[in-house]
Amino acid sequence: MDIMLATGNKGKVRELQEMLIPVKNLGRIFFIGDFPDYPEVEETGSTFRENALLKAREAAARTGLISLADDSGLEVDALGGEPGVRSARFAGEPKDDDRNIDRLLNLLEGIGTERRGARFKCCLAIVTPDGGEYVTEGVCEGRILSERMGSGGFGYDPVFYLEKYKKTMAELSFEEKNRISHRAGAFTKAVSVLDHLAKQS
Ligand SMILES: O=c1[nH]c(=O)c2ncn([C@@H]3O[C@H](COP(=O)(O)OP(=O)(O)OP(=O)(O)O)[C@@H](O)[C@H]3O)c2[nH]1
Ligand SMILES: [Mg+2]
Repeated sequence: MDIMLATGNKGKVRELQEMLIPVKNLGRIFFIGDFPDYPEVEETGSTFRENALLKAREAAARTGLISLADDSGLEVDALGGEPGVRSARFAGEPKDDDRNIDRLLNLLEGIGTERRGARFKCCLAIVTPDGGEYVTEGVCEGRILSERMGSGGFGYDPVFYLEKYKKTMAELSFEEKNRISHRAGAFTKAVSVLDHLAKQS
């Protein structure tokens, strides 16, 4: 079974590719770069679920392949759940991880440790060319530090601290992040869907 990974985010591509390795009967993985003039899908939904479905539906319609899209982001308690679905563009256009972190740290300046709770959420949508739709979700709880630590991962990883590991997400190894992240949580639930689709194809 071939599959289309419908994301323009290189960090996500690396992580999802790694997670796909153990999936049985997987054929070729296609990427946005394999399709010239692939459009940037406007994320007009108000939830991760809606946006993940928008991206996966567009990919399935364009490529005729079983398509997997990820919509994810960071929810910060002290900001009422922001940046949420706006995580990628929190500091405006063009999207920029470094400026997003600067904006987040500025907004949280002076806020104490106990009020810096946050979580990463990930919605994975799998859409088949004949209209089948499957969505899974993963969550990872943590808190926002007041400075960056570590250089792994992407996005807000350098300021996202995991109490249990006493490390930021950017200080975990690639393998560790891929075992415990919100994306890993959503992906684990999607494996049975992929196995089921592979058997049908
Ligand atoms: O530190 C992080 N570690 C992660 O593991 C992670 N996952 C998501 N995010 C943030 O949320 C945005 C997603 O927005 P998003 O789902 O629209 O993706 P995107 O626009 O980057 O690519 P695409 O998949 O839409 O093409 C990203 O840009 C990041 O800012 C993360 N930050
Ligand atoms: Mg996006």
